[in-house]
Amino acid sequence: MSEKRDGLVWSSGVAWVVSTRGKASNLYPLTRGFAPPNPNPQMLRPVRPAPPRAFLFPLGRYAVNVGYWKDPYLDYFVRLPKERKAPEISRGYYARVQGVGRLLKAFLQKTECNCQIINLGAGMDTLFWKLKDENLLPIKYFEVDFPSIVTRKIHNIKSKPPLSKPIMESHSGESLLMDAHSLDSSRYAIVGADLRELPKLEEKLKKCNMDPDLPTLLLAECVLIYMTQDHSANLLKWVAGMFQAAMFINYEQVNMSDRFGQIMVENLQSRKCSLVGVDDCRSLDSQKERFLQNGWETANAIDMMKAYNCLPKDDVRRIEALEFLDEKELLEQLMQHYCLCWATKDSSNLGEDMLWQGSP
Ligand SMILES: C[S@@+](CC[C@H](N)C(=O)[O-])C[C@H]1O[C@@H](n2cnc3c(N)ncnc32)[C@H](O)[C@@H]1O
Repeated sequence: MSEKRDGLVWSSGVAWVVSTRGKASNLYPLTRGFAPPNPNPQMLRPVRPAPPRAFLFPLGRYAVNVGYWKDPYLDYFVRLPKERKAPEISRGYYARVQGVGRLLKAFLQKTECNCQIINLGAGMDTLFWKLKDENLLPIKYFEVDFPSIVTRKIHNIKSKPPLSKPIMESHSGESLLMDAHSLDSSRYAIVGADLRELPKLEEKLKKCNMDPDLPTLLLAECVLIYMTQDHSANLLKWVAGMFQAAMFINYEQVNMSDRFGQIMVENLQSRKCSLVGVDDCRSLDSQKERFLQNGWETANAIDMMKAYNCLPKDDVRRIEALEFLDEKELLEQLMQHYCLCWATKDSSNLGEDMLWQGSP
């Protein structure tokens, strides 16, 4: 890790932004493992996102180990990174997990869990298992990702009883359906599909009993930026047209046209890895606008600094005591480049209650 100027380096399969405003050790994860070290141009083509291994990296595994939040399942999907992560990074993950969790729980409460959740580009996400433990499972929980990722996830599920048992326990009726690229049980389904190929995606989800009449929560965390504006617009339009009542939570980069954001983008481009959806990540307004232009009735967006400042003070005090952070400014800079955006359809039933509670 020799670069000390503003720039980007590869380490542990993650692109990191180096800022001269802090110490050389203050590195920001640009994405959650979009590309491997020594990137192979074949893997970094803008149209096809990176191969499975590249996406499996951090997922906040280090932060969980230090105690920022609990996730007993992450261990079964992601190995603990060998090197220490900067506290800014762990606090960023914490803000994201808490922020998304807060919106998600508001939706589950509002619908009394009579709903479905579709996690788009879910990767190795463990939300299904955590909701089961909290007795908050929706009627059905779906995950979608590329077939290669799904195959890997299914392998983990099959080979690790703490992952397979909750699926079996929540399953009723006929035998559970499973092949290399999909698994379909009563409460959990994982589908190998490309989010840019909507007719096939729809067919596969319907085969797993996706119900257009149920209130539906769509979740996309660090996913849309890897799709062109047209592809993500089509996806948002498809969702808005498919479900009577829906909420979409999107977590990803924002403020990508300021200096810091541009450095992130330029450095990736110089390595032939373009974030093809970055134009929608220009600002909070551009994040909201794409929902409003594609069939959604309400859209809200906040940067992660705002989200962090709205989290319960006692828990924030707890996590801030876990690791010493000497430069708050660096944390703010990082948090201002990620956002939470949520949009609703059928706002008479869902919308206004989903406002960010506790906004200053
Ligand atoms: C950076 S990872 C985020 C994973 C997960 N959402 C999380 O936050 O841990 C992006 C994920 O989106 C998936 N993805 C990107 N484009 C996709 C597409 N067109 N179709 C299906 N999955 C896609 C990738 O395979 C990857 O698992």
